[in-house]
Amino acid sequence: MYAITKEFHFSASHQLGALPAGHQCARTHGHNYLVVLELRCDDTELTEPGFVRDYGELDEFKHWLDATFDHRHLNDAVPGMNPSAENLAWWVYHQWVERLPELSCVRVSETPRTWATYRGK
Ligand SMILES: Nc1nc2c(c(=O)[nH]1)N=C([C@H](O)[C@H](O)COP(=O)(O)OP(=O)(O)OP(=O)(O)O)CN2
Ligand SMILES: [Zn+2]
Repeated sequence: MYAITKEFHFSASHQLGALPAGHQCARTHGHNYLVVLELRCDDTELTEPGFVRDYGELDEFKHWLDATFDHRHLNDAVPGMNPSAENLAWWVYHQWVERLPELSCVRVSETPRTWATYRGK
């Protein structure tokens, strides 16, 4: 099994619902988010150059991430979803797994010490 990862970033605001009264994250606030995609393939599935997939082919994801999330309010960017890091990782995975069939995992960081991971396979 091979795995590659590539990191992307965006800045956005959000407000989390369903939290106890007075929770700091119920207020509108912002983060410099990091998003990591992990793509996997079996030992026999590397492409001719020896890639799981060319990192450069992930430029389309970068453009989508910027257009969808960068300098936006995440509650508006994905209506109906409470924009926790976990929910964002799940949502991004399901938006992209058809276009990137090797996609195995999406990780989202809101702060230098926190990561949420959604593993699809
Ligand atoms: N499991 C999750 N917990 C929290 C999430 C989340 O998405 N998933 N999100 C938040 C807030 O949006 C924000 O990320 C605050 O994180 P937190 O680490 O609690 O805040 P601080 O940076 O202020 O941490 P300190 O350790 O107090 O410095 C909250 N929880
Ligand atoms: Zn937050």
